Amino acid sequence: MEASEVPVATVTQRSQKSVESQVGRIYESFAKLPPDAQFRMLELKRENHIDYLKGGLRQLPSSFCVLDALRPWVCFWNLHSLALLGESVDAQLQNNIIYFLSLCQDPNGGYGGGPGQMPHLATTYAAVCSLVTLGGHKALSSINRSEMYMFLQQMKHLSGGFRVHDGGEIDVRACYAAISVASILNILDDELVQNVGNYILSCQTYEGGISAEPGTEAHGGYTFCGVATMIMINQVNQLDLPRLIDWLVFQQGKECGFKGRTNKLVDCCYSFWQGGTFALLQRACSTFDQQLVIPVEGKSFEVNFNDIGYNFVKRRVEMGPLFDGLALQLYLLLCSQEVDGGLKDKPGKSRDFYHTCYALSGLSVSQHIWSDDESLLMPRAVLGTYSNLLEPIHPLFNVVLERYHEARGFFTTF
Ligand SMILES: CC(C)=CCC/C(C)=C/CC/C(C)=C/COP(=O)(O)OP(=O)(O)O
Ligand SMILES: [Zn+2]
Repeated sequence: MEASEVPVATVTQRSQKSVESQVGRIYESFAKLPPDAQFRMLELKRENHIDYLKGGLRQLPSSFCVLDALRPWVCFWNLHSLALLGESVDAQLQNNIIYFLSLCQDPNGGYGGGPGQMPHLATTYAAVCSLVTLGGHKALSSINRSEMYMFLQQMKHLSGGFRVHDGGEIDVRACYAAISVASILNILDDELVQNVGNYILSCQTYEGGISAEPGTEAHGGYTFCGVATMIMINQVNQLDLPRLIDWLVFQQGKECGFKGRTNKLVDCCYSFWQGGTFALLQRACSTFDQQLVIPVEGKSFEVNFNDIGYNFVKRRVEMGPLFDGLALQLYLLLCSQEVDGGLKDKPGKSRDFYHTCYALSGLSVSQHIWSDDESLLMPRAVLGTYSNLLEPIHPLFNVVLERYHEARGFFTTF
């Protein structure tokens, strides 16, 4: 081989090596510590996270002006993280948030990224989930459901998908936001559901994961959105689930955390986008009694859907459970956690509210066993001290389970 033909590592390969060695060093030094020091390192620094999150709901420095179109998201990331930690906010702050979100609500339905901004489906999802997380009559009754329905109808596109905003792009995230909001608010009907399943199916790629829109690359965020939407409209078994699960299991790498797509880097937010998809599938599979015919090496055999969570994937990839929940917790606690509060994408990055929210959501998912029968929902395995255990979520909406039930009760009564 000529010198000029020697393969050169790509930028991504070099970044991957660097992340692997940083994470590897963290695990190696942890392994050398005595057991009591290891135990301390694995502690979730609850109080520091709570201080960090509450601070973000009160006053943000001027550098946060870049989040000006995402302000309901800041409410959701922080309120949901606090709820996962079993912490609530005082009455004055609750009132301020309800008032602020009412300013973001468009008179014709939906929520914009800030007062007076055009309504957008993503900020609508964030605002509704913030109000569900706050709970109580004042928060829940502040949502204008009849105008919301009109807004969702206006965002519906002939393809079956939804636009994120008037004149905006059509994608799987918009479908999820529309269907999940309609489902929580109890305004989901056949008109909103029409053809959305076909739109999502058109986004499942050759790899098995789901992409943002037809013809693009499978990605964890969109896979979560696509699977959750298909479950909410009772069409999840139309997806190629064996291929989807294959793709999903290979997104957890030697760094112990998940990546969002093939050949990209580990990032703690995928603990929820990918980990939450496993929870969705396990939960959905526990409700199916039909048989699924799966071709393996040219032969077909019947597998009970209930087996998908454990036996089917174990047979195919010999990994045991669908993903390694303890390894994921190790990544989150040792590589993502800032001891002063907040969680970050990966070592070398800074903490932020988005990553704190999705790292904690993923931590909760990996600590629990998923079943449609909520009496069977229980802690599965908690790494470190038992005080690390977080509240369980409803994996379809990513809101704390008990808050979801309160809202569901409210919107079926009023
Ligand atoms: C409800 C709602 C609106 C949900 C959105 C779900 C969603 C699409 C999440 C993914 C967001 C994300 C971190 C993209 C990063 O892509 P990247 O290309 O920067 O990162 P990568 O290299 O890790 O792929
Ligand atoms: Zn991320």
